[in-house]
Amino acid sequence: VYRLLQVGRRPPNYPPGPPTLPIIGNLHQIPAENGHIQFQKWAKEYGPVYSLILGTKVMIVLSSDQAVKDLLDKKSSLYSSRPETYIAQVVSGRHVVPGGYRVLLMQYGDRWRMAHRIYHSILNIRAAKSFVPYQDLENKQMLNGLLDEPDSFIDHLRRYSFSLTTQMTYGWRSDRLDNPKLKALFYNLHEFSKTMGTTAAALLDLFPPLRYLPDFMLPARRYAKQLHTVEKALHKGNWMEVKAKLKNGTAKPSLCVDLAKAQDTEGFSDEQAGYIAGNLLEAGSDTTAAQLVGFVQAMLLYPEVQKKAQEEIDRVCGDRMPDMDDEMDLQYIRACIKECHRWMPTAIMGIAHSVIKDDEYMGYKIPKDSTVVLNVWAIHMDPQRHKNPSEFSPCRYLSDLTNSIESAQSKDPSQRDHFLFGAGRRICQGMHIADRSMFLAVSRMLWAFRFEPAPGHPPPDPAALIPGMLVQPRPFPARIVPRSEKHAHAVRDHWAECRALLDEEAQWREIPRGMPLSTYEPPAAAEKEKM
Ligand code: HEM
Repeated sequence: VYRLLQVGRRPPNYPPGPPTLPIIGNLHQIPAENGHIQFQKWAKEYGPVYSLILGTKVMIVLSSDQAVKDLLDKKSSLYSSRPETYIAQVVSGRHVVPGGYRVLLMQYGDRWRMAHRIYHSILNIRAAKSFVPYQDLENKQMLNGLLDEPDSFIDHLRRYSFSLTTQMTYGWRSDRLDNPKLKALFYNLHEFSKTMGTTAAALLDLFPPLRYLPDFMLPARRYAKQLHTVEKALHKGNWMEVKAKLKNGTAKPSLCVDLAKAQDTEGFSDEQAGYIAGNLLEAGSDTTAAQLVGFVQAMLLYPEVQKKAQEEIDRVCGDRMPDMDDEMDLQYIRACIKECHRWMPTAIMGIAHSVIKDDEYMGYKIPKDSTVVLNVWAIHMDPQRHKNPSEFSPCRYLSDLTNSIESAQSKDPSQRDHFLFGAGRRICQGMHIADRSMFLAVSRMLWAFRFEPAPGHPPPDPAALIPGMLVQPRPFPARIVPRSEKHAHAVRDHWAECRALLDEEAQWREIPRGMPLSTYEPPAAAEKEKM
């Protein structure tokens, strides 16, 4: 009974936090939606490092740039695991693979390192640069879509990032958003996120004895198992299809080329290979699209920013559509992108890390296996870091010439632009790709179109978000019109030129020159032995 009564209590040497109740600790204070607002309030009250006691588990929340640097970056060998999530990892394949198949939620260890190395082969800076022709073509289809169906702008932004990622992952374009394979995959993913977010899932994480209950008493677990079966089949199916094409020599360059090499040398199942590929698709597509929806919202709410941005583009590019070579001459556009990432971050509370050993910080104990949250929103909205933080003001970044990775590596954390991409060893590997996709989209959309609030509708509310681990603005109407007939013609002409490069199935007739066929290096023999 004594031990049970200790559950939910905060030991005195832990970081401070809101008062707890026996057994549940702070569980009753975690809001079901818009958690970032409450987490920001607690940061103001309890400081840069605070703790929440959630039943049997501890959550440490880092709400200052310095704390993120000191722990997630400098002690990354301790802080790069992920918390155990029963529904996402244990139910989804832990009986086969420790920690489950999902790379994004995988615990730190050899299997994660292997996936990380395979991703690196396609996401490193050299490989990333060679994907610009893919980004260019998808971008031009997106601009043409905005011309034809401006009301469906969110769909066009999503297709843009999906199609880029399906090419990088599997080698095929996705020229339509209603591609049934993609629809099934994303339906399943959203259902899974929902199931992960249920109270039943939280209780199973926090009170492990409940896991002994039979399935009929745990409908959330039963449903998660069904979803996992469907998902595994989808991921494996997509992988097997490319694997067969690799064998008969018809596959296009993609992550799967390296994945097949890695499978030969490192020996893992087709299920795991399917997840490594499928997880890249999930990591790379919705995220970029969410940031672009945030950008459109900012343009409706801050017309003076839009005007300034267009003046810069007109000055530098005139009648010609911007391209990647213009990047360093369009500093205001670069600043707009950084400001979008700060002002409307889709990973609004990061993706939780976990610490693998007891540690100490600022005189407090950080216990082993704590969930460690990067409180992105509180840091982005800290008036000490950013004056008038709720205002969208690209001027804050006018003298910041870094790209995302350079900024993330700043020695002085107060100089880091934002924390959208996370920190430490789990930091986003797709930053080089995301930077380019964002630059092409933002500069060209502003070059070609005017963005205005839809007549008869109130301006969108930036606080209205679609909830989840990754948030984005709730859909809002917008009026998107070409800036002139000349701009509209140019958009059509560019897309017509691109279409000539595609076959009747809207796939590339010939792969653009310089695509990375394979850069994967098998691990050194000693390292392999450990695996
Ligand atoms: C603006 C767009 C993007 C955002 C906001 C974003 C955000 C994130 C975040 C927050 C993380 C986890 C960081 C952490 O744990 O501290 C992450 C990891 C990752 N992202 Fe991105 N990402 C974006 C684009 C991309 C793209 C385009 C790709 C690839 C095509 C990609 C691939 C990955 C991968 C492979 C990981 C590592 C997963 C792991 O080690 O657990 N991301 N991203």
